[in-house]
Amino acid sequence: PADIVARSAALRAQIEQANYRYHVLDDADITDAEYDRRMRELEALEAEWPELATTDSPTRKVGARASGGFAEVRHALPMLSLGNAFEQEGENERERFREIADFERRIEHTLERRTPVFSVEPKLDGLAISLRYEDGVFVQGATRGDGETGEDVTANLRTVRAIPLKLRGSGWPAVLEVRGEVVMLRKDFEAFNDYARKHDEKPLANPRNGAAGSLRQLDPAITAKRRLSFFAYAIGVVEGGELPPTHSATLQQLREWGFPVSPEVDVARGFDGLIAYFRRIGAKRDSLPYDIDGVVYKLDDYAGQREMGFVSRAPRWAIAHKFPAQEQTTR
Ligand SMILES: NC(=O)n1nc(-c2ccco2)nc1N
Repeated sequence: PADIVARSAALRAQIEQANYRYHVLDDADITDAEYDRRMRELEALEAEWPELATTDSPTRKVGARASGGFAEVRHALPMLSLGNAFEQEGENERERFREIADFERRIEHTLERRTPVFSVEPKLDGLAISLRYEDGVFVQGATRGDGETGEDVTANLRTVRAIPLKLRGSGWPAVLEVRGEVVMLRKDFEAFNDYARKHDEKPLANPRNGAAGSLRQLDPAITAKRRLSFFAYAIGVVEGGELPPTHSATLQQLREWGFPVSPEVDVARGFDGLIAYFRRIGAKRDSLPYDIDGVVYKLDDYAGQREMGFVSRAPRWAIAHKFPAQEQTTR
C-alpha cells in the first residue's frame, strides 16, 4: 500500500543519512536509541511486507551461511603490497629516515619536480578489502588474499554499517572498485572483550584479529553481532566514468559518495612535509579510535604515479613508513 511504501522510503532515507553523518562526517544528529528505533520500525515493515526488503535496504538483511567456505574472487587489478621503510640510526633526519629520503628523491629526479605533493595517510591495521559497485550499488566484496585472488565475503560486508550499500550523490562511474581497511574500533574491541570475559568466551588478542576473525565468519549473522568499521583509501577498477586527477581529490569524492575516509588524511610536500606528518601522527597515535602501525605516503597525482610505475608488485610511487614496534600490552 502507498502509505507503507512511503513510510519505508522515508525511514530508509533517514537511516542512510544517519549512517553517512555518523560514519563519514563523524557528526551524528540523532541518538543511537533513535537510530535503533527507526531501524526496528523498518525491520517490522519489511517483516510484514517482504517485497520492501531489497538487497540495498539499510536493514542489511543477513544472507545465507557460506557453507563449505568462501568463493574465490580474482582481483582484476591486483591489490598492492606497499614497500615499507623503517627508522635507522643516524645523526640527522636524512640519515635516520634515509629510505624515505631516497624514496622522495627518486620521485623528484624521475619526474623532474621539486618538493612533489603527496597524499599522506594513517596506515590502518585491519583487513584490506575491495568493494565493487555497479551503477552505484554494492555487488561484491572480497578480501585482499594474496593480492591477486581473495575470498568473496560480500554477505559479511553487507552487515558493516560503515560500508554504503548504494552510493550517495551522483556522477559515479558505471563500475567502481573501492579499496580500504575493515577495522574494529578500539571502543568496540574493548566492549567485545568485556562481553567475552563475562560470558566465558575467548577474548580477542587485538582489534586486527577481531576484524579478520569477524569477516571470515561463515555465518553473516555472527559478523553482524561484531561492531566493525571501514575506511576507504584506494581505488581499483573504474569503468564508464572517470575520477579526479589526484588521489587526495578522489578521497574527498569518495566521502561525498558515502565512504568513510580517515579524518587524519592530508597532503604534504617534499621530504620535510612527509617527516612532519610522520611525527604528527606518531604523537597522536594512542588517541586515535583505531590501531595504526605507521603512515603511508603516496605521490598525489595519478599521472606521476603512472610514470613512476612499480617494482615487482610494490609501487614506486608509494611507501609505508612504520613506527618502531610497540610492546603489545597484554589485554
Ligand atoms: N593500510 C592502510 O591504511 N593503507 N593501505 C594503503 C594502500 C595500499 C595500497 C595502496 O594504498 N593506503 C592506506 N592508507
